[in-house]
Amino acid sequence: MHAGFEEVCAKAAAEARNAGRPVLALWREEIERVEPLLPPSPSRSTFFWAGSGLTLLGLDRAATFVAEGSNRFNDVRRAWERTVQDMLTAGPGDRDTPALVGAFSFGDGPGSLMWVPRVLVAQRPEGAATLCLAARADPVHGVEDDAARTAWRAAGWLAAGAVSPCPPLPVTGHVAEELPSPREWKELVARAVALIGEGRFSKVVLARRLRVRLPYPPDLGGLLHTLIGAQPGTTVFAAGTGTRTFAGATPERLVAVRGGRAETMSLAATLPRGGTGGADARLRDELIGDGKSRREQAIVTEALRGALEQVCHEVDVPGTPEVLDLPNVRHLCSRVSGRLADPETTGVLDLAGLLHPTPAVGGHPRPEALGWLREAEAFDRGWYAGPIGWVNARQEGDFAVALRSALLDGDSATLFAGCGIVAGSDPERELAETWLKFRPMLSALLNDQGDLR
Ligand SMILES: C=C(O[C@H]1C=CC=C(C(=O)O)[C@@H]1O)C(=O)O
Repeated sequence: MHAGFEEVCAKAAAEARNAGRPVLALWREEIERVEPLLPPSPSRSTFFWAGSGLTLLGLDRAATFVAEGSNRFNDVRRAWERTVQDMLTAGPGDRDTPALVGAFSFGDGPGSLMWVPRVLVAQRPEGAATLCLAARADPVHGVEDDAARTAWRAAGWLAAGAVSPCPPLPVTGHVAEELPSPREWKELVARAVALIGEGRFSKVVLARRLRVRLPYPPDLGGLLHTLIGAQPGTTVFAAGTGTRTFAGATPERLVAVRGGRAETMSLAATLPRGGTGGADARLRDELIGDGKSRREQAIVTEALRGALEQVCHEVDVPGTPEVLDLPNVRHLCSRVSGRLADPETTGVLDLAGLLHPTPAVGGHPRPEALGWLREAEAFDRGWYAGPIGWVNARQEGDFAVALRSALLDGDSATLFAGCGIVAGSDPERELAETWLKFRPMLSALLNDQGDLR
Protein backbone atom coordinates (compact mmCIF):
# COMPACT_ATOMS: atom_id res chain seq x y z
CA MET A 1 0.00 0.00 0.00
CA HIS A 2 2.81 2.41 0.85
CA ALA A 3 4.47 2.44 -2.54
CA GLY A 4 1.25 3.07 -4.48
CA PHE A 5 0.07 5.76 -2.09
CA GLU A 6 3.47 7.46 -2.04
CA GLU A 7 3.53 7.46 -5.82
CA VAL A 8 0.15 9.15 -6.17
CA CYS A 9 1.14 11.65 -3.46
CA ALA A 10 4.32 12.55 -5.37
CA LYS A 11 2.28 13.04 -8.57
CA ALA A 12 -0.22 15.22 -6.71
CA ALA A 13 2.62 17.35 -5.31
CA ALA A 14 4.00 17.89 -8.82
CA GLU A 15 0.54 18.72 -10.20
CA ALA A 16 -0.13 21.13 -7.35
CA ARG A 17 3.16 22.94 -8.06
CA ASN A 18 2.40 23.17 -11.78
CA ALA A 19 -1.22 24.22 -11.37
CA GLY A 20 -0.57 26.57 -8.44
CA ARG A 21 -3.48 25.11 -6.45
CA PRO A 22 -3.93 22.22 -4.01
CA VAL A 23 -4.45 18.72 -5.38
CA LEU A 24 -5.91 15.79 -3.46
CA ALA A 25 -4.28 12.37 -3.77
CA LEU A 26 -6.43 9.31 -3.11
CA TRP A 27 -5.35 5.69 -2.87
CA ARG A 28 -7.88 2.87 -2.71
CA GLU A 29 -7.43 -0.82 -2.18
CA GLU A 30 -9.26 -3.82 -0.82
CA ILE A 31 -8.31 -4.95 2.66
CA GLU A 32 -9.54 -7.69 4.94
CA ARG A 33 -12.72 -6.86 6.82
CA VAL A 34 -12.31 -5.12 10.16
CA GLU A 35 -14.64 -6.57 12.81
CA PRO A 36 -15.93 -4.71 14.63
CA LEU A 37 -15.19 -1.53 12.71
CA LEU A 38 -15.30 1.14 15.43
CA PRO A 39 -13.34 4.29 16.21
CA PRO A 40 -10.24 3.73 18.30
CA SER A 41 -10.00 5.61 21.59
CA PRO A 42 -9.01 8.29 22.36
CA SER A 43 -10.88 9.51 19.34
CA ARG A 44 -9.38 12.07 17.06
CA SER A 45 -11.16 13.64 14.10
CA THR A 46 -13.66 10.85 13.52
CA PHE A 47 -16.55 10.02 11.25
CA PHE A 48 -18.60 6.89 11.76
CA TRP A 49 -21.64 5.59 9.90
CA ALA A 50 -23.39 2.24 10.17
CA GLY A 51 -26.62 2.10 8.21
CA SER A 52 -28.27 1.15 4.91
CA GLY A 53 -25.89 -1.77 4.55
CA LEU A 54 -22.70 0.28 4.80
CA THR A 55 -20.24 0.84 7.62
CA LEU A 56 -17.74 3.68 7.37
CA LEU A 57 -14.95 4.75 9.63
CA GLY A 58 -13.01 7.89 8.77
CA LEU A 59 -10.06 9.12 10.79
CA ASP A 60 -8.21 12.41 10.68
CA ARG A 61 -8.66 14.97 7.91
CA ALA A 62 -6.83 15.43 4.60
CA ALA A 63 -9.09 18.22 3.28
CA THR A 64 -11.80 20.24 4.99
CA PHE A 65 -14.79 22.16 3.65
CA VAL A 66 -16.38 24.63 6.04
CA ALA A 67 -19.58 26.43 5.14
CA GLU A 68 -22.35 28.50 6.65
CA GLY A 69 -25.46 30.36 5.52
CA SER A 70 -28.41 29.31 3.44
CA ASN A 71 -26.09 28.44 0.51
CA ARG A 72 -23.93 26.08 2.57
CA PHE A 73 -24.90 22.90 0.68
CA ASN A 74 -24.21 24.52 -2.67
CA ASP A 75 -20.91 25.99 -1.47
CA VAL A 76 -19.66 22.58 -0.31
CA ARG A 77 -20.95 20.94 -3.49
CA ARG A 78 -19.03 23.40 -5.73
CA ALA A 79 -15.85 23.13 -3.66
CA TRP A 80 -16.05 19.32 -3.72
CA GLU A 81 -16.69 19.34 -7.46
CA ARG A 82 -13.56 21.46 -8.04
CA THR A 83 -11.55 19.17 -5.76
CA VAL A 84 -12.75 16.08 -7.66
CA GLN A 85 -11.82 17.64 -11.01
CA ASP A 86 -8.18 18.03 -9.91
CA MET A 87 -8.02 14.92 -7.71
CA LEU A 88 -5.61 12.09 -8.52
CA THR A 89 -6.99 8.65 -7.72
CA ALA A 90 -4.96 5.46 -7.81
CA GLY A 91 -5.14 1.91 -6.55
CA PRO A 92 -7.29 -1.10 -7.39
CA GLY A 93 -10.17 -0.34 -4.96
CA ASP A 94 -13.72 0.69 -5.89
CA ARG A 95 -13.74 4.31 -7.06
CA ASP A 96 -17.40 4.87 -6.11
CA THR A 97 -16.78 4.43 -2.39
CA PRO A 98 -17.49 7.44 -0.18
CA ALA A 99 -14.76 10.06 0.00
CA LEU A 100 -16.31 13.15 1.60
CA VAL A 101 -18.00 12.84 5.00
CA GLY A 102 -19.39 15.13 7.67
CA ALA A 103 -22.38 17.05 8.93
CA PHE A 104 -24.31 20.24 8.26
CA SER A 105 -25.69 22.40 11.03
CA PHE A 106 -29.46 22.56 11.37
CA GLY A 107 -29.54 26.33 10.91
CA ASP A 108 -27.70 28.84 8.76
CA GLY A 109 -25.09 29.67 11.40
CA PRO A 110 -21.51 28.36 11.38
CA GLY A 111 -20.69 24.72 12.04
CA SER A 112 -21.25 22.84 8.79
CA LEU A 113 -18.18 20.73 8.21
CA MET A 114 -17.44 18.15 5.53
CA TRP A 115 -14.05 16.55 5.13
CA VAL A 116 -12.01 13.94 3.31
CA PRO A 117 -10.58 11.63 5.98
CA ARG A 118 -6.91 10.73 5.74
CA VAL A 119 -7.93 7.15 6.41
CA LEU A 120 -11.35 5.80 5.50
CA VAL A 121 -12.57 2.22 5.68
CA ALA A 122 -15.83 1.30 3.96
CA GLN A 123 -17.40 -2.13 4.28
CA ARG A 124 -20.70 -3.78 3.39
CA PRO A 125 -22.17 -6.79 5.22
CA GLU A 126 -20.55 -9.17 2.73
CA GLY A 127 -17.23 -9.03 0.94
CA ALA A 128 -13.97 -7.26 1.55
CA ALA A 129 -13.49 -3.75 2.88
CA THR A 130 -12.11 -0.81 0.95
CA LEU A 131 -9.35 1.24 2.51
CA CYS A 132 -8.98 4.77 1.19
CA LEU A 133 -5.94 6.89 2.06
CA ALA A 134 -5.94 10.59 1.21
CA ALA A 135 -3.41 13.39 1.28
CA ARG A 136 -3.61 17.02 0.23
CA ALA A 137 -0.73 18.41 -1.81
CA ASP A 138 -0.12 22.12 -1.48
CA PRO A 139 1.50 24.10 -4.36
CA VAL A 140 4.28 25.41 -2.08
CA HIS A 141 4.77 22.79 0.63
CA GLY A 142 3.86 19.62 -1.27
CA VAL A 143 2.10 16.82 0.61
CA GLU A 144 1.37 18.02 4.13
CA ASP A 145 1.88 14.75 5.90
CA ASP A 146 4.35 12.08 5.04
CA ALA A 147 2.51 9.48 2.96
CA ALA A 148 4.30 6.52 4.49
CA ARG A 149 3.45 7.75 7.99
CA THR A 150 -0.24 8.02 7.12
CA ALA A 151 -0.22 4.46 5.78
CA TRP A 152 1.52 3.15 8.92
CA ARG A 153 -0.87 5.06 11.17
CA ALA A 154 -3.82 3.61 9.23
CA ALA A 155 -2.59 0.11 9.93
CA GLY A 156 -2.25 0.93 13.64
CA TRP A 157 -5.71 2.50 13.90
CA LEU A 158 -7.32 -0.40 12.11
CA ALA A 159 -5.69 -2.88 14.44
CA ALA A 160 -6.94 -0.82 17.43
CA GLY A 161 -10.44 -0.53 15.91
CA ALA A 162 -10.70 -4.27 15.48
CA VAL A 163 -10.35 -4.80 19.22
CA SER A 164 -13.76 -5.40 20.77
CA PRO A 165 -14.90 -2.43 22.84
CA CYS A 166 -14.70 -2.78 26.59
CA PRO A 167 -17.87 -4.18 28.16
CA PRO A 168 -20.19 -1.52 29.53
CA LEU A 169 -19.35 -0.32 33.02
CA PRO A 170 -22.12 0.34 35.52
CA VAL A 171 -22.95 4.04 35.69
CA THR A 172 -23.93 5.47 39.02
CA GLY A 173 -24.30 9.02 40.22
CA HIS A 174 -25.19 10.74 36.96
CA VAL A 175 -26.89 14.13 37.11
CA ALA A 176 -29.47 15.17 34.55
CA GLU A 177 -30.84 18.62 33.76
CA GLU A 178 -33.73 19.34 31.40
CA LEU A 179 -33.37 22.43 29.21
CA PRO A 180 -35.83 24.14 29.19
CA SER A 181 -37.64 22.87 32.25
CA PRO A 182 -40.69 20.66 31.65
CA ARG A 183 -43.03 23.52 32.66
CA GLU A 184 -41.38 26.05 30.32
CA TRP A 185 -41.32 23.61 27.45
CA LYS A 186 -44.99 22.69 27.85
CA GLU A 187 -45.79 26.43 27.77
CA LEU A 188 -43.94 26.67 24.45
CA VAL A 189 -45.93 23.74 23.07
CA ALA A 190 -49.18 25.44 24.15
CA ARG A 191 -47.98 28.67 22.50
CA ALA A 192 -47.22 26.78 19.27
CA VAL A 193 -50.71 25.22 19.31
CA ALA A 194 -52.24 28.68 19.79
CA LEU A 195 -50.26 30.07 16.84
CA ILE A 196 -51.35 27.12 14.71
CA GLY A 197 -54.94 28.00 15.68
CA GLU A 198 -54.32 31.58 14.51
CA GLY A 199 -53.03 30.26 11.16
CA ARG A 200 -49.37 31.35 11.56
CA PHE A 201 -48.17 27.88 10.52
CA SER A 202 -49.67 24.38 10.38
CA LYS A 203 -46.77 22.49 12.00
CA VAL A 204 -43.65 23.27 14.00
CA VAL A 205 -41.09 20.88 15.49
CA LEU A 206 -40.07 22.07 18.91
CA ALA A 207 -36.96 20.58 20.52
CA ARG A 208 -35.41 20.46 23.96
CA ARG A 209 -32.24 19.14 25.57
CA LEU A 210 -31.26 16.87 28.41
CA ARG A 211 -27.81 17.47 29.88
CA VAL A 212 -26.28 14.47 31.62
CA ARG A 213 -23.10 14.48 33.71
CA LEU A 214 -21.49 11.04 33.79
CA PRO A 215 -18.90 9.86 36.28
CA TYR A 216 -16.38 9.46 33.43
CA PRO A 217 -16.22 10.29 29.69
CA PRO A 218 -18.04 7.62 27.66
CA ASP A 219 -16.00 5.36 25.39
CA LEU A 220 -17.09 6.28 21.85
CA GLY A 221 -16.43 2.85 20.33
CA GLY A 222 -18.35 1.15 23.14
CA LEU A 223 -21.25 3.59 22.85
CA LEU A 224 -21.57 3.05 19.08
CA HIS A 225 -21.31 -0.71 19.51
CA THR A 226 -24.15 -0.60 22.06
CA LEU A 227 -26.33 1.57 19.80
CA ILE A 228 -25.80 -0.77 16.83
CA GLY A 229 -26.93 -3.72 18.95
CA ALA A 230 -29.84 -1.95 20.67
CA GLN A 231 -31.25 0.10 17.80
CA PRO A 232 -31.79 -2.09 14.73
CA GLY A 233 -33.37 -0.21 11.85
CA THR A 234 -31.43 2.99 12.54
CA THR A 235 -28.29 4.57 11.15
CA VAL A 236 -25.72 4.84 13.92
CA PHE A 237 -23.41 7.80 13.40
CA ALA A 238 -20.67 9.85 15.01
CA ALA A 239 -18.82 12.92 13.87
CA GLY A 240 -16.22 14.70 15.91
CA THR A 241 -13.20 16.88 15.61
CA GLY A 242 -11.36 16.14 18.81
CA THR A 243 -12.77 15.95 22.32
CA ARG A 244 -16.32 16.92 21.27
CA THR A 245 -18.21 14.25 19.35
CA PHE A 246 -21.77 14.22 18.11
CA ALA A 247 -23.30 10.73 17.98
CA GLY A 248 -26.66 9.07 17.65
CA ALA A 249 -28.90 6.38 16.17
CA THR A 250 -31.41 7.92 13.78
CA PRO A 251 -34.31 6.23 12.01
CA GLU A 252 -34.61 9.03 9.43
CA ARG A 253 -32.97 9.24 6.02
CA LEU A 254 -32.84 12.71 4.52
CA VAL A 255 -31.83 11.63 1.04
CA ALA A 256 -29.77 9.09 -0.84
CA VAL A 257 -28.73 9.48 -4.49
CA ARG A 258 -27.51 6.51 -6.50
CA GLY A 259 -27.70 5.46 -10.12
CA GLY A 260 -29.74 8.52 -11.12
CA ARG A 261 -32.39 8.00 -8.41
CA ALA A 262 -33.16 10.02 -5.29
CA GLU A 263 -34.75 8.42 -2.24
CA THR A 264 -36.09 10.28 0.73
CA MET A 265 -38.32 9.44 3.68
CA SER A 266 -41.28 11.13 5.29
CA LEU A 267 -41.07 10.22 8.96
CA ALA A 268 -43.37 11.72 11.58
CA ALA A 269 -45.78 10.97 14.43
CA THR A 270 -44.69 8.87 17.39
CA LEU A 271 -46.21 6.36 19.78
CA PRO A 272 -44.45 4.10 22.27
CA ARG A 273 -44.22 0.32 21.78
CA GLY A 274 -46.55 -1.75 23.94
CA GLY A 275 -45.25 -3.99 26.70
CA THR A 276 -47.31 -7.00 25.56
CA GLY A 277 -48.20 -8.31 22.11
CA GLY A 278 -51.81 -7.15 22.49
CA ALA A 279 -50.93 -3.70 23.79
CA ASP A 280 -48.33 -3.29 21.06
CA ALA A 281 -50.84 -4.21 18.33
CA ARG A 282 -53.39 -1.77 19.77
CA LEU A 283 -50.83 1.05 19.75
CA ARG A 284 -49.96 0.21 16.16
CA ASP A 285 -53.63 0.46 15.11
CA GLU A 286 -53.98 3.66 17.10
CA LEU A 287 -51.07 5.26 15.25
CA ILE A 288 -52.17 4.31 11.76
CA GLY A 289 -55.81 5.26 12.47
CA ASP A 290 -55.15 8.55 14.24
CA GLY A 291 -56.18 11.58 12.18
CA LYS A 292 -53.79 13.96 13.94
CA SER A 293 -50.81 11.64 13.35
CA ARG A 294 -51.78 11.15 9.72
CA ARG A 295 -52.04 14.92 9.17
CA GLU A 296 -48.71 15.49 10.91
CA GLN A 297 -47.00 13.00 8.61
CA ALA A 298 -48.87 14.06 5.45
CA ILE A 299 -47.41 17.56 5.81
CA VAL A 300 -43.92 16.04 5.55
CA THR A 301 -44.85 13.77 2.63
CA GLU A 302 -46.30 16.65 0.60
CA ALA A 303 -43.24 18.82 1.22
CA LEU A 304 -40.95 16.00 0.02
CA ARG A 305 -43.10 15.41 -3.04
CA GLY A 306 -42.97 19.13 -3.90
CA ALA A 307 -39.18 19.27 -3.48
CA LEU A 308 -38.48 16.12 -5.52
CA GLU A 309 -40.80 17.26 -8.30
CA GLN A 310 -38.46 20.22 -8.85
CA VAL A 311 -35.58 17.95 -9.88
CA CYS A 312 -37.08 14.54 -10.68
CA HIS A 313 -39.24 12.77 -13.21
CA GLU A 314 -41.68 10.16 -11.95
CA VAL A 315 -41.90 10.92 -8.26
CA ASP A 316 -43.27 7.85 -6.41
CA VAL A 317 -45.29 8.56 -3.28
CA PRO A 318 -47.07 5.62 -1.60
CA GLY A 319 -50.80 6.09 -1.10
CA THR A 320 -50.74 5.29 2.61
CA PRO A 321 -47.88 5.43 5.10
CA GLU A 322 -46.28 2.32 6.60
CA VAL A 323 -45.51 1.92 10.29
CA LEU A 324 -41.82 1.97 11.14
CA ASP A 325 -41.14 -0.10 14.25
CA LEU A 326 -38.14 0.73 16.42
CA PRO A 327 -37.29 -0.91 19.75
CA ASN A 328 -39.04 1.68 21.94
CA VAL A 329 -41.12 3.81 19.55
CA ARG A 330 -42.86 3.62 16.20
CA HIS A 331 -43.51 6.25 13.54
CA LEU A 332 -45.49 6.72 10.36
CA CYS A 333 -43.23 6.53 7.34
CA SER A 334 -43.52 7.00 3.56
CA ARG A 335 -40.58 6.27 1.28
CA VAL A 336 -40.64 8.89 -1.49
CA SER A 337 -38.38 8.50 -4.52
CA GLY A 338 -37.83 9.84 -8.01
CA ARG A 339 -35.67 9.59 -11.11
CA LEU A 340 -33.37 12.61 -11.39
CA ALA A 341 -34.13 14.70 -14.47
CA ASP A 342 -30.47 15.65 -14.81
CA PRO A 343 -28.19 13.32 -12.82
CA GLU A 344 -25.10 15.04 -14.25
CA THR A 345 -25.89 18.31 -12.50
CA THR A 346 -27.98 17.20 -9.51
CA GLY A 347 -26.02 15.48 -6.78
CA VAL A 348 -26.81 14.38 -3.25
CA LEU A 349 -25.67 17.71 -1.75
CA ASP A 350 -28.08 19.58 -4.04
CA LEU A 351 -30.90 17.33 -2.85
CA ALA A 352 -29.91 17.74 0.80
CA GLY A 353 -29.97 21.53 0.36
CA LEU A 354 -33.38 21.37 -1.30
CA LEU A 355 -34.97 19.12 1.32
CA HIS A 356 -33.44 20.34 4.58
CA PRO A 357 -35.10 21.16 6.91
CA THR A 358 -38.12 19.01 6.09
CA PRO A 359 -41.27 19.53 8.18
CA ALA A 360 -40.19 16.44 10.16
CA VAL A 361 -37.65 18.65 11.93
CA GLY A 362 -38.60 22.26 11.03
CA GLY A 363 -42.20 22.95 10.25
CA HIS A 364 -44.65 24.14 7.62
CA PRO A 365 -44.71 26.59 5.98
CA ARG A 366 -40.95 26.59 6.42
CA PRO A 367 -40.21 30.36 6.76
CA GLU A 368 -42.96 31.01 9.32
CA ALA A 369 -42.19 27.90 11.38
CA LEU A 370 -38.41 28.48 11.38
CA GLY A 371 -38.87 32.18 12.14
CA TRP A 372 -40.86 31.34 15.28
CA LEU A 373 -38.46 28.56 16.30
CA ARG A 374 -35.54 30.99 16.21
CA GLU A 375 -37.27 33.15 18.85
CA ALA A 376 -38.94 30.43 20.88
CA GLU A 377 -36.43 27.58 21.08
CA ALA A 378 -33.62 29.81 22.35
CA PHE A 379 -30.74 27.41 21.74
CA ASP A 380 -28.56 26.58 18.78
CA ARG A 381 -29.40 23.07 17.56
CA GLY A 382 -25.90 22.68 16.13
CA TRP A 383 -25.79 19.36 14.25
CA TYR A 384 -28.97 18.01 15.90
CA ALA A 385 -31.66 17.48 13.23
CA GLY A 386 -29.18 18.49 10.52
CA PRO A 387 -27.95 16.31 7.66
CA ILE A 388 -25.08 13.92 8.37
CA GLY A 389 -23.61 11.60 5.78
CA TRP A 390 -21.23 10.99 2.93
CA VAL A 391 -20.62 11.79 -0.75
CA ASN A 392 -18.54 10.04 -3.40
CA ALA A 393 -16.61 11.44 -6.35
CA ARG A 394 -19.70 11.11 -8.60
CA GLN A 395 -21.76 13.34 -6.26
CA GLU A 396 -23.78 10.33 -5.11
CA GLY A 397 -24.22 9.66 -1.42
CA ASP A 398 -26.46 9.25 1.59
CA PHE A 399 -27.52 11.71 4.30
CA ALA A 400 -29.44 10.92 7.46
CA VAL A 401 -31.24 13.40 9.69
CA ALA A 402 -29.21 13.52 12.91
CA LEU A 403 -31.93 12.61 15.45
CA ARG A 404 -31.85 10.60 18.72
CA SER A 405 -28.44 12.11 19.27
CA ALA A 406 -26.12 13.66 21.80
CA LEU A 407 -23.16 16.00 21.85
CA LEU A 408 -20.48 14.31 23.95
CA ASP A 409 -17.95 16.57 25.62
CA GLY A 410 -15.72 14.95 28.22
CA ASP A 411 -17.94 13.60 30.98
CA SER A 412 -20.99 15.56 29.84
CA ALA A 413 -23.54 14.63 27.19
CA THR A 414 -26.27 16.88 25.82
CA LEU A 415 -29.14 14.89 24.35
CA PHE A 416 -31.69 16.34 21.94
CA ALA A 417 -35.31 15.50 21.18
CA GLY A 418 -38.02 17.30 19.24
CA CYS A 419 -41.73 16.83 18.62
CA GLY A 420 -43.93 17.81 15.73
CA ILE A 421 -46.66 20.12 17.03
CA VAL A 422 -49.89 20.40 15.05
CA ALA A 423 -53.49 21.41 15.83
CA GLY A 424 -54.65 19.30 18.76
CA SER A 425 -51.17 18.52 20.20
CA ASP A 426 -51.23 18.05 23.96
CA PRO A 427 -48.24 19.55 25.86
CA GLU A 428 -48.14 16.75 28.46
CA ARG A 429 -48.07 14.02 25.82
CA GLU A 430 -45.42 15.85 23.80
CA LEU A 431 -43.25 16.12 26.90
CA ALA A 432 -43.55 12.38 27.49
CA GLU A 433 -42.62 11.86 23.82
CA THR A 434 -39.34 13.74 24.28
CA TRP A 435 -38.42 11.17 26.96
CA LEU A 436 -39.16 8.35 24.52
CA LYS A 437 -36.76 10.00 22.08
CA PHE A 438 -34.04 10.59 24.69
CA ARG A 439 -34.30 6.97 25.82
CA PRO A 440 -32.14 5.14 23.23
CA MET A 441 -29.14 7.41 23.75
CA LEU A 442 -29.72 7.66 27.48
CA SER A 443 -29.83 3.88 27.85
CA ALA A 444 -26.64 3.50 25.82
CA LEU A 445 -24.82 6.16 27.84
CA LEU A 446 -25.97 4.77 31.16
CA ASN A 447 -25.28 1.19 30.05
CA ASP A 448 -28.87 0.31 30.75
CA GLN A 449 -29.29 -2.79 28.64
CA GLY A 450 -32.77 -3.48 29.99
CA ASP A 451 -36.11 -3.44 28.23
CA LEU A 452 -36.33 -0.21 26.26
CA ARG A 453 -40.08 -0.26 25.82
C1 LIG B 1 -37.56 15.58 15.74
C2 LIG B 1 -37.49 14.29 16.08
O1 LIG B 1 -38.24 13.31 15.45
C3 LIG B 1 -38.95 13.58 14.26
C4 LIG B 1 -39.01 12.32 13.48
C5 LIG B 1 -39.99 11.40 13.70
C6 LIG B 1 -41.09 11.73 14.51
C7 LIG B 1 -41.27 12.98 14.98
C8 LIG B 1 -42.45 13.33 15.82
O2 LIG B 1 -43.27 12.44 16.11
O3 LIG B 1 -42.58 14.47 16.26
C9 LIG B 1 -40.34 14.09 14.61
O4 LIG B 1 -40.90 14.76 13.53
C10 LIG B 1 -36.58 13.82 17.13
O5 LIG B 1 -36.46 12.61 17.32
O6 LIG B 1 -35.93 14.67 17.77
